Amino acid sequence: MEKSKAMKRDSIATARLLSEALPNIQRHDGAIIVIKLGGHAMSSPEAMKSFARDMVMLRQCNIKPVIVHGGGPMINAMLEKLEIPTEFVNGKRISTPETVDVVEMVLSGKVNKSIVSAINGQGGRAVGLSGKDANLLVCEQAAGDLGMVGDPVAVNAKVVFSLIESGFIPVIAPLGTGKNGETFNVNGDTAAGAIAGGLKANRLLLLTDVSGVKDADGDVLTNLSAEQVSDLTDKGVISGGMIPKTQTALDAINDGVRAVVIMDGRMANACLLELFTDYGAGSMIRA
Ligand SMILES: Nc1ncnc2c1ncn2[C@@H]1O[C@H](COP(=O)(O)OP(=O)(O)O)[C@@H](O)[C@H]1O
Ligand SMILES: CC(=O)N[C@@H](CCC(=O)OP(=O)(O)O)C(=O)O
Repeated sequence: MEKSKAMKRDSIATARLLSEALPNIQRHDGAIIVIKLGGHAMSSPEAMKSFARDMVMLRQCNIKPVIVHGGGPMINAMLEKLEIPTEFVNGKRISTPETVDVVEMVLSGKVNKSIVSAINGQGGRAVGLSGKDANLLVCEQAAGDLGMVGDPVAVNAKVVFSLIESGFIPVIAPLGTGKNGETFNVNGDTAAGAIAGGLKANRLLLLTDVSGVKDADGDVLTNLSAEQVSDLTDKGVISGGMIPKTQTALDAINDGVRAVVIMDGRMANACLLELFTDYGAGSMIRA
């Protein structure tokens, strides 16, 4: 008796929550949302399952997710196994041709396919590709001595639009192609920003392993301006892997993306929380 009462109470609460989400679901109707899934945010099978369910739920609500993933920790593990040393400069991996081979193997292989399988396992229709497919991301060599790290100079988004329009969820590995057919290693955040700009996405969500961009006291800044980003970067408060994220956010806004959110992807239902509730997760940078 007690059990059925509790069940009824829970069901009523669930129905009310679903109903309360309606205005937000309507607000995002038909929107293209680019979601960068960082390697650190894919740390557990539970986090992957929750992420995959969120993607299928979004698509079910006529919101069009496009996933661009990272996989830094998985690349590190493989490089270590192969005894290939590796180093980062301002959040970007110095990439010899040998390193790029490993990056491509790990990202386009295991990492990409595990996301595709997780989504399809929840009833979605995900298709995996990399920035090399259909010349999606054409790159030039990035400045500095980073080797085969690419900066996107052109985005051929047609293949992504085709997949979206056919009801698929694109899952994109951050590799790029050079004008002479070279393969470039592209930082996942940079790739997500370029693709979001190329699609003129409504939103870009950068999912990572911290609750947002923190100030010098360690407090998360819920709203962030371009001035704050440059000030915090100059002071070294924004450092390492957060540098490509904040830079990507500013570039994406300049390219026509309406809002970028940097948030914790390890939280259960992180994307639903951000899009379907009035609770703003993480740090938002707006146009
Ligand atoms: N000001 C800051 N606020 C929050 N995180 C920061 C900041 N500066 C540097 N970081 C670091 O950036 C990391 C996120 O970048 P990264 O490790 O590349 O993540 P991902 O693998 O998700 O792309 C955080 O775990 C944190 O250590
Ligand atoms: C140039 C560069 O740094 N490329 C990244 C690509 C993967 C990535 O960005 O992974 P996360 O999102 O998990 O950090 C790398 O080699 O690690």
